[in-house]
Amino acid sequence: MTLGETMAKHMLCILPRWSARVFSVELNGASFYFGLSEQQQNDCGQHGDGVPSVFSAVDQKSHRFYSLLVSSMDRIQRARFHSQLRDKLLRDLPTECNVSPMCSFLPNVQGSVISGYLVKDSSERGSLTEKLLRDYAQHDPVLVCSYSPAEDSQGWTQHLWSSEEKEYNVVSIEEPTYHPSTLNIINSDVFYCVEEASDVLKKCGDIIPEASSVLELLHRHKVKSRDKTDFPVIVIEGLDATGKTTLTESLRDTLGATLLRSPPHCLSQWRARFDQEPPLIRRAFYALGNYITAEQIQQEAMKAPVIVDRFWHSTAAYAIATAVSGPTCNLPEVGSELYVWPRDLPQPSLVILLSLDPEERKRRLRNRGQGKTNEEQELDHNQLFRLRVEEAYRRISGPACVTVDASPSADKVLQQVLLLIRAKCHL
Ligand SMILES: Nc1ncnc2c1ncn2[C@@H]1O[C@H](COP(=O)(O)OP(=O)(O)OP(=O)(O)O)[C@@H](O)[C@H]1O
Ligand SMILES: Nc1nc2c(ncn2[C@H]2C[C@H](O)[C@@H](COP(=O)(O)OP(=O)(O)O)O2)c(=O)[nH]1
Repeated sequence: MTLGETMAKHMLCILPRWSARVFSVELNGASFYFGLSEQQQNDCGQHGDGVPSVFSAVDQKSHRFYSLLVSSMDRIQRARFHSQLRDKLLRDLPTECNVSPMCSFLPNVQGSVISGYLVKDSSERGSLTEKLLRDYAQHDPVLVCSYSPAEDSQGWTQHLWSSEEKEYNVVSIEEPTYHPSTLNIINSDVFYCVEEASDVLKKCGDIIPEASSVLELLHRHKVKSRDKTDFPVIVIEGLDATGKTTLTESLRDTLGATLLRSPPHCLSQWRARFDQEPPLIRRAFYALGNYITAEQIQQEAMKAPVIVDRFWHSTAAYAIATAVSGPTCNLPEVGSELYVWPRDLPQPSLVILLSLDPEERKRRLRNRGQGKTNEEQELDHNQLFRLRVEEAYRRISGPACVTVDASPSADKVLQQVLLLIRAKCHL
């Protein structure tokens, strides 16, 4: 029995423990799976909060209800619900329960992913688990969970259940061209135009008051022209502690340049607030930061060369590397549209990517003694994530990064970068 079948078997034996029946619903050709308890099957109708309660899933009506469930929550609600649900499950379920992310998807169809969780209950208190999940189902949308193989399993199989027989047959599908985690990136993890990112923050106004302040600042810093600037714009990219701050400040002094950064200083007061939000909202915040920085670049590059500490490469690389799980082979392939610079964001003259041996980077982080962002902590203990970030940086086009070894002394790195700037930007 493949890992997939083992998991599905577990799923079956778990789901009926809290749900009398397991259903698959065909929605736009994708198979979505969920289980409902006897009581839940009788519950229908809308909650006061506009979120449909869990419903019976045996007749045609439920299919409409199910699709209503998916569409009734706008993506802001769904993103926040999804990030809060995991914490609630981990808080309230018996400790023996394992909660792992699961998703349903239309193979190779952008935007088709529905994220949910698989609850594996190995406790002897199935009734407690069942009661908790029923309670959730009364107040929150049903836990959507389907089966997709763990990262290291061989092959992709989806299991179709027929609720009557409670049997399942393995329906093998050819391995999707795109890893499901790459299907929801466009304008959800990475934003390719200012309107899409603004739209997310506009919808957050009632739950995140700071969103209106960010939009107000964006309005005041609209990128006016796409004309070529009189002076070059050089972006310095790289993981934390690769030496960006040291290098950008030396370049500013050596070239008499203006030093900018993204997110811009005017957003610093709200950054920690948005870092707490789910990826959809957080990435929209960073995306808008790039557009505000872009307007400042346009202004300053009419007067002097401009050095920028992080810009769109950081935003896209961290977002893609966070959205995609597993090894770098799961990343969108080289040349994918996901790596293409936004058409409405002015491009810099040169992007330098500082690369550094992981151990040296950790040494510099330690010596610096500053705290680390969650992502940097993730980079530390999750080598796969670090490799995905570094590879995503390298795959971004328009302009592509020029990699510079940041291990020599600060002065040698500066000299190396000055040579590159003079060659590429004729400074
Ligand atoms: N070329 C270098 N050789 C040795 N040490 C360096 C070099 N460049 C920077 N450092 C030291 O490494 C530490 C991190 O440098 P710096 O703060 O410039 O990195 P950074 O990329 O800006 O980090 P962050 O992105 O977190 O701000 C600092 O203590 C700095 O003095
Ligand atoms: N600047 C920037 N940082 C981002 C973005 N998306 C994620 N991050 C993460 C990467 C790092 O962990 C951290 C960078 O914070 P920062 O203060 O810009 O880094 P630093 O260069 O000052 O160390 O935030 C992003 O879009 N821009």
